[in-house]
Amino acid sequence: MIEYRNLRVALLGGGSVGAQVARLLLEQKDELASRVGAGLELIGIAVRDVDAERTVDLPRELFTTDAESLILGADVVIELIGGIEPARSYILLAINSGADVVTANKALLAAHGPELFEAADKVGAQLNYEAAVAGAIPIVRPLRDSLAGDQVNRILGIVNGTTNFILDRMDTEGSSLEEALAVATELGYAEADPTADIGGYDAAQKAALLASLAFHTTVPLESVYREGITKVTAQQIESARKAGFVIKLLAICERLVHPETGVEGVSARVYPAFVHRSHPLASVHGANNAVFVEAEAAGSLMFYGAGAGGVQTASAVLGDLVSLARRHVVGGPGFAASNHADLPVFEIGSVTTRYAITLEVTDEPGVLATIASVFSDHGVSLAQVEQSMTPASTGTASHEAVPSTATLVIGTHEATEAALAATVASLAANSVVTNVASVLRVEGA
Ligand SMILES: NC(=O)C1=CN([C@@H]2O[C@H](COP(=O)(O)OP(=O)(O)OC[C@H]3O[C@@H](n4cnc5c(N)ncnc54)[C@H](O)[C@@H]3O)[C@@H](O)[C@H]2O)C=CC1
Ligand SMILES: N[C@@H](CC=O)C(=O)O
Ligand code: NA
Repeated sequence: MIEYRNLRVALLGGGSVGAQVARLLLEQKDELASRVGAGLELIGIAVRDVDAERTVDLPRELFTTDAESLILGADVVIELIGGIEPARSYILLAINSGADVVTANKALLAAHGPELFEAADKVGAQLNYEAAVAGAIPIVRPLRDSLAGDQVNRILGIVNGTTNFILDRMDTEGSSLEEALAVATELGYAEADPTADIGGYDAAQKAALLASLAFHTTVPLESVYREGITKVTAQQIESARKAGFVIKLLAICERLVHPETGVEGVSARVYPAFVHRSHPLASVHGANNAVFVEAEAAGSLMFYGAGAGGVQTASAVLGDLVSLARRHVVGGPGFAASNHADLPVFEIGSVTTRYAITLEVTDEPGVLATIASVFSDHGVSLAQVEQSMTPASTGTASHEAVPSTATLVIGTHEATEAALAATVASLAANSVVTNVASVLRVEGA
């Protein structure tokens, strides 16, 4: 087997996202090396202040204020500084010195994407940016790769975690915008200047990136219509609630035919809007995001998950890193199938889940206690019991009375399939049980 040399990874920024990327790179070193086919060696973390207090404990010797030297010694540069400069110059330096780049910087890409992509194309460098839109949710690469053969007609989504967190708190807890923003900032969701979030600028940057990717055209940031949430009042939220709606900051990108000229084009816009409580977007709480994509052949697709947060966003950054590192190592895409973990695959008997069991039982005193003891004998605990009567039948040709039966629907707590199977066998053999009508697993909670 060919041994590839370690790839030198330079990290620019050690804040909410950067610190988590560094931690995971160090903690998951061996696993990541197996996925890439070469080690990923974190050679340094460029920050503004090496002595700043950090939420993650990282080796102090990794920190430097000399970003340029770090970049020049790297095979891959991860930019997690944010903002336009010096991030733009650092990325250009990385590309022009032969490194591949991962960034989460939507502000930069929305303003200078064409320049950076062109610079990368020119030298054959890779520039990945999954974390720049909707945090941990895979949406950039699905649009860029998976949907590359389809025609996307519309994107509708919540793409800013901070404002969703704020609107949700205003709706569910009656918080003020300021109080909720302070919490979002504390949790690492907000941008360094949170005006970017509450003013809708961050969502507009993401809309520009999504529309450009989806429609294969350059959608300049200036052409994205933008309204933030600063004018959303508690009273508007209250009236929305009374009418059966919630207010969400939406990003909408769509193909349109101009109503006057008939010319085909696209639109990208961001504004707070009423969303009916029955719509799936109304159930997107906290800093989560959700993006609906409507494509010609695929139909409607939904992407949902954490839109902000250091560790969640770090997942998208590492995904980009592994993907480009693999290409860097072997000059091709990742593994079509990956089997280095070589894990045992367990039989269903070892699986733990919850169950709903419907029993028909004789309707006589003490039945419930008998049934409950069968469960407890097998270590399966009951969460819920519902009972309904089955009307007594008026019997046989000889007019004998047939005892009435009761139907019990029993919900269990978590139990292994093996314990459940043994319980069901005992129930079936018990004289008070006339029929085990059904056994279904309870999932999804
Ligand atoms: N926090 C989040 O939930 C998400 C953030 N992002 C993006 O990720 C990037 C990083 O965000 P955060 O980690 O939240 O930011 P942050 O403000 O927590 O961290 C920024 C880091 O960059 C360093 N830095 C700033 N200017 C520097 C300079 N001139 N030279 C060297 N280092 C410098 C700081 O020392 C700090 O370590 C931004 O582009 C942001 O938009 C993307 C998705 C989610
Ligand atoms: N501030 C952003 C971070 C992720 O992009 C947000 O709240 O969505
Ligand atoms: Na993403």
